[in-house]
Amino acid sequence: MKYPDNMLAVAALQPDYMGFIFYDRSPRYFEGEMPKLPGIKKTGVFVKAPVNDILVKVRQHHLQAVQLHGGESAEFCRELALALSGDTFQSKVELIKVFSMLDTFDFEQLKPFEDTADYFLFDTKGKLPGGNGYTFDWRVLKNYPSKKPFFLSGGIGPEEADKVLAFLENQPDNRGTDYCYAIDVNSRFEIEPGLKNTEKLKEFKSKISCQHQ
Ligand SMILES: O=C(O)c1ccccc1N[C@@H]1O[C@H](COP(=O)(O)O)[C@@H](O)[C@H]1O
Repeated sequence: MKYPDNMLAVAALQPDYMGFIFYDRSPRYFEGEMPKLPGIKKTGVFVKAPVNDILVKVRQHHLQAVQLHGGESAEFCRELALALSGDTFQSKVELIKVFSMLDTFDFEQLKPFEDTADYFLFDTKGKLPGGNGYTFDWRVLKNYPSKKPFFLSGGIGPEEADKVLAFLENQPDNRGTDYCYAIDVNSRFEIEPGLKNTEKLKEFKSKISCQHQ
């Protein structure tokens, strides 16, 4: 999100999380003030930012989640998790670790992050660190070996509603949706970078929430 009025309009749809890109090469780069967004976890999205820069943004905007979108190492995550667990923050700050997916993925890569990440997020590998706007083959996640809940991301647009529902209904081993914890949408719901189409979001959310309980 980039524009306060648009944030408030989207907040009325009661998403669980709202993302703010703190990566200055993105057209969605966020620099302003955030309005109060009660009940929504404000999430800072970072690409290879130093720990201290992340801490400054967390304090400044009272972020409740940090999304690491730049291939950050396990050692970096450990250092950041330690810093975020200090008692100087208003509430717990969740750590979401992003992995870029193609049609195959070596799930061994998740292991070093099991102890520090609260959630994994699977995005599509592309030219940009994120916001590429196209999906990966979600069948790769049939082999998901972890018990950690994950965000499904990468190019999910209004046309993907049925596919998302099918994905949620067909988790392997009848595990239900315990592991797919959230659906993350971005560029495919935009009028321009950072400006979300609330009507399309509303329709998508109601389609997914009604049909999937
Ligand atoms: O959107 C961006 O500009 C961006 C820049 C740098 C890192 C992440 C970014 N976006 C995140 O990418 C995923 C997927 O987005 P999309 O649906 O493919 O557009 C999402 O988490 C965005 O927050």
